[in-house]
Amino acid sequence: MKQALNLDGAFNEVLSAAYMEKQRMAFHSDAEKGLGSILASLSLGSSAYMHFRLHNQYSSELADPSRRDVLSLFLRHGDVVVMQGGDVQTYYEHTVVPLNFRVAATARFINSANHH
Ligand SMILES: O=C(O)CCC(=O)C(=O)O
Repeated sequence: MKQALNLDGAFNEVLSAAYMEKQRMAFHSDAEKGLGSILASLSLGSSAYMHFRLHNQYSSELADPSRRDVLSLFLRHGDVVVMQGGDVQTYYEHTVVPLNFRVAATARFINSANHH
């Protein structure tokens, strides 16, 4: 993935997630301490929807909550989603809703100085 994206040295870990039928990943941000600001996630198996929405604290003035939704992607087997830049995690959260059995492999950079 590093070579395909021309991101030499950007990743040092792969986190995998397996979704059984009817499982999904709830809205969250990948903003843990020590996590690098670029993530690349490979989709395998069943297709999935990935939705991004504004964090509540940045959208309190929006009268209609559905206006927090900003982006929906349809991910197919072999697709790679790249999230780059800390602001993506600061201002937005995302959820993944697979249609059936699915595996995701997410390449990340973990700064070991933050591991105790
Ligand atoms: O299942 C995916 O494609 C991505 C999973 C995810 O949201 C994450 O690893 O933060």
